Amino acid sequence: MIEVKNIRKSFGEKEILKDISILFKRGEINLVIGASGSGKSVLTKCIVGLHEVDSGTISYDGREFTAMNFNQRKDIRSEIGMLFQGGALFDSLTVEENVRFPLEMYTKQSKEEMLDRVNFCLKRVNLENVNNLYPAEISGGMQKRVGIARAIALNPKYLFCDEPNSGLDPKTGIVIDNLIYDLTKEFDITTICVTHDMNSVMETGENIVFLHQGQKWWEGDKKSILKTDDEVLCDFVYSSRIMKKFKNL
Ligand SMILES: Nc1ncnc2c1ncn2[C@@H]1O[C@H](COP(=O)(O)OP(=O)(O)OP(=O)(O)O)[C@@H](O)[C@H]1O
Repeated sequence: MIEVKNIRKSFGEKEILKDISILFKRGEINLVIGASGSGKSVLTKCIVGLHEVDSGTISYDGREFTAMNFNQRKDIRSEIGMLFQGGALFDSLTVEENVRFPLEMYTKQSKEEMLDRVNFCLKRVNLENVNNLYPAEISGGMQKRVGIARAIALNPKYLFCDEPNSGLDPKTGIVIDNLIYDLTKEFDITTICVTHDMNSVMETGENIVFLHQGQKWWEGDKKSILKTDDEVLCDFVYSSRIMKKFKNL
């Protein structure tokens, strides 16, 4: 689990994160939702240490990350898998080389061990016989799967996903959501997903945190989000006309 306690973050005079406390549970998908500019990216960047917080603490299974120096943080970083928006694969590397990349960075495994692990991860995301293809030669959905295979290559305890469905059709998006869900359960990962996508919320929303103007405005699960009377949250959830009609049925 990852525990964020009373964190604050400002850029200049502007306070972006306003006293946020959240418990991200292990073995569950924890969704962070909110309108553009609400502070989702700044929050996740603080959690992984790309931004320093001004105050408050962040702990990974009881290990206080905010109190650690750069070297101490390396151990925790090696336990984190990241799935970036758009996949962020290296275009000049093959699928196999992309998935092998973190193994080369962080382990001393032999070539054979790395190949075994790469093949295991690719198989786990239902990709076979694509090792030697380049990202440009596979579909967007397949690229996401390669991104997921790379994110789980080091057997992470923590998985961060930034808009995992962006650029995918709704059906492929749900396949990706379900894959992340299954991996979270199978390997008991603390998964944090930043998303705008209400399909994802309804598919995998076990723990949902809604940020509004830098504050934790609401938290709950997918059942309670549909029943909420909170005006700000309703405005986000039922932002499209069709969703508004659905709410009024
Ligand atoms: N490095 C930075 N320096 C100054 N201001 C920043 C910086 N990064 C983010 N901000 C500001 O922080 C606020 C929150 O931005 P953030 O990127 O966290 O929003 P978000 O909720 O992730 O939005 P989106 O859904 O559009 O990605 C915005 O007003 C943004 O301009």
